Amino acid sequence: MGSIRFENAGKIYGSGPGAFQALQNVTLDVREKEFVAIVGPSGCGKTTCLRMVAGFEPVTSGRVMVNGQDVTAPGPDRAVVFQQFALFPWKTVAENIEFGLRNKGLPKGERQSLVEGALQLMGLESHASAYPHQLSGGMQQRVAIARAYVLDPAVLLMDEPFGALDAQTRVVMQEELVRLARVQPRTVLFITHGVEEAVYLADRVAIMTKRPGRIKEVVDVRAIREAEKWDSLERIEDVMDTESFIHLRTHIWKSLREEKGASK
Ligand SMILES: Nc1ncnc2c1ncn2[C@@H]1O[C@H](COP(=O)(O)OP(=O)(O)OP(=O)(O)O)[C@@H](O)[C@H]1O
Repeated sequence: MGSIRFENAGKIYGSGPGAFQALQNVTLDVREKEFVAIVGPSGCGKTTCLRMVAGFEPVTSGRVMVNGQDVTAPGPDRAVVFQQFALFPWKTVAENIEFGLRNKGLPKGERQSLVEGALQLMGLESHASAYPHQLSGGMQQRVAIARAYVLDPAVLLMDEPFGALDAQTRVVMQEELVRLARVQPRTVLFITHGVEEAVYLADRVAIMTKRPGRIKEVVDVRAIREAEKWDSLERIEDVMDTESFIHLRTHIWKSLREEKGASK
């Protein structure tokens, strides 16, 4: 199980004369095992959307639901991967991945085999005993993703997870995440500034308006990805070279540019 529903969700920060409307009537459905990316102008409320699903921020109008239940607080059914890697510096890679499983109360044997599986899945086997400071940024983010995946949450919330990586590492991580998403599909809500990243990774891309944010348009990438057989292309640059990719990317760029123009 893993669905997310925004139903006319609104968010006002603060109250009285200083009140600030960040979101207005956000409506969006993320279906079970679907990967949805949200793009939008800076400050339109993307992170606020994710934080509401995570249970870090309450909605001030409308509803946000996970598996049909209103979100009222953070919970083990939702795992969050942030831009900053947020690993425990005093724990090894394996211990970092194991941490959430301990909280879940799983017995040691089961924890170990899950951690081994996660290390293998993310190509981290030879770094199991390393500490975060001994790893590159890309490796650290791999650990953060492995840690979230191993918990098998109903939904995975990712806020610019590759935003702090250099361009080359970012590409490698995008390819890895696509591979992972195909091998072990999960319900993912992914926030990004990168239009190309969104088109490459997501089944659907939700475009937001400028502040106060609403969903302006939802673009179905999956139908085109499947029709055009992007998954048969190994490298991101080959996918990005296809006419169908360029067409979608340009469409989303134009839509975002309209929003930027509207704020002048
Ligand atoms: N805790 C808060 N209190 C008051 N205002 C806030 C708070 N958090 C966010 N905001 C404001 O709400 C708006 C939306 O913020 P949010 O971070 O959700 O946007 P975003 O689309 O993710 O931004 P960016 O693209 O720049 O990362 C911004 O104008 C921000 O300043």
